[in-house]
Amino acid sequence: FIHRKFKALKFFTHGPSIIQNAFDKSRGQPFEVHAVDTRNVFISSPQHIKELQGASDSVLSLYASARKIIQPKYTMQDFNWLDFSKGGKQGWGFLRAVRVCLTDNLPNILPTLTTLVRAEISNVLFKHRIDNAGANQVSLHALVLRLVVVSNVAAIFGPDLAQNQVFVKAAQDYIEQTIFGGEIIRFTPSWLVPTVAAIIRRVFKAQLVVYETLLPIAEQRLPKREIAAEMGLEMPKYNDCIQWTIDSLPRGNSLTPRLLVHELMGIWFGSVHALATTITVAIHDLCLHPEYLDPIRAEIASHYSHFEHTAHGLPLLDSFVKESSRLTPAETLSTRREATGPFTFSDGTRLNQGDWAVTPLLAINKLPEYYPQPGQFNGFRFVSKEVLDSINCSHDSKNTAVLQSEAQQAKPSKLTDIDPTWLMFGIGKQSCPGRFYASAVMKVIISQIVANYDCKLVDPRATEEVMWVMRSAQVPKHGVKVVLTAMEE
Ligand code: HEM
Repeated sequence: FIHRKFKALKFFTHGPSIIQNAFDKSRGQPFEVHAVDTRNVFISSPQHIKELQGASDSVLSLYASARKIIQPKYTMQDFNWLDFSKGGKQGWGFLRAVRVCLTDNLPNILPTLTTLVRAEISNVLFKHRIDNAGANQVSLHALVLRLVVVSNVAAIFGPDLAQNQVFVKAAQDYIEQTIFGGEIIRFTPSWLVPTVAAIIRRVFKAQLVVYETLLPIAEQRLPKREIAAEMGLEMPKYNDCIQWTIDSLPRGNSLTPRLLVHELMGIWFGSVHALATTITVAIHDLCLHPEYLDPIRAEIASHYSHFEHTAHGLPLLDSFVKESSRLTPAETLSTRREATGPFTFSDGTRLNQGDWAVTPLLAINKLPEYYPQPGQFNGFRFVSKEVLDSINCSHDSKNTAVLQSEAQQAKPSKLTDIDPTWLMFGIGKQSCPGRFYASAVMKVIISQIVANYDCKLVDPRATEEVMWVMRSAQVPKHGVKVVLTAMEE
């Protein structure tokens, strides 16, 4: 018993290596890994993944596992996720807002995000130099996190709130406080939870700032929808997820302003960290593999404008980010589903109530049958042959030839494509609805850094060495610094 408890505690700091070792031993068969409060049953074969995908949320529940991570009762003012697990109508609005409206509106918002990101990079570098007596080394992850937070505030809550510094800071702190608060609750014995939760609520104030800023906006916009519908009037147009969530509600839906704000806080919670980690890791990898810079810069110079107005294109950058996150993903497991009762896969693998069915994302990403030369970083492995043949590293034909001879995938693919071999964004009907936005924002932020700055790591080290681990997640260390030098126009 003590040995098992010790191993479960070790998962907190060594999750990725524990999963990889267990995967290697299991040779493709299901295996279990215990965390402090969960038994994780890992499945990886296409057949098992199909069965997981086919199970309804009332049997294998994404929301139940999300509840365990976030502990919304204590960290989100008792946000009632139960309605979602019953397929309730509240969740419908926000999923459509993110999956359909945000994706469809990318061509409208990407030019604004480009301007915002470019200005924010200059602001951060300027402020950093003033605060640090001219020092020009900045934390890469802190810079990227800031750019992601500002972009996401604009896309989810509207560009006006992206200018509200108190709100932007609270929105960022809210996520960290929720993760931290959730972890404290998960480690607390159940009889002590109410006391600890009361302390957490008193100390972690960011959720209140976010909630109290958003509530008046929801109170103002929700009734307008009803009035406009009754009178046959056109609604004022806002390009943000607040409005799209309202617009996506079925007629007569009685969503209250309070619930609307909670749904928005739910979207917000999932929108920042994986995105910031993916971008940080990609820029880190670009610094370590400068041979890719020339063709990526050339692609940005000739195709960014098309991308910005269509949200499509930049295949070289897309492939580079995909390769970077294949080898160093923000999360090393995917598709968390909590069993709401006993569940048995077709081969007899059994979950008890409360167990999680999960997939070993990173271990799958390193399978040689899915990825030729899986340990090698081949930045352009996912592009089509035509795109690969078109690259041209100016002044360095040898580099062009080397990049063109790298091992390729049998079929080209995009970062946002989903199948049992690529689970970064989950799979099936509950796959990430924000992935098209996420992929576009990655391209905005990386392009604005790479095209306008020369970026050098102060202490170049392998990417996996500059990550710290929390359970199965990998987070870039804040101490990793870069020097950004503006390039001549
Ligand atoms: C690199 C960035 C991101 C990664 C790796 C990621 C990954 C994921 C994964 C793995 C899931 C669960 C799918 C499953 O278990 O099958 C998920 C769900 C979700 N993601 Fe993302 N995500 C990212 C960015 C975003 C962004 C930017 C947004 C919002 C704009 C977002 C909104 C959501 C939402 C709302 C869900 C829940 C879906 C549901 O309720 O069915 N994600 N994401």
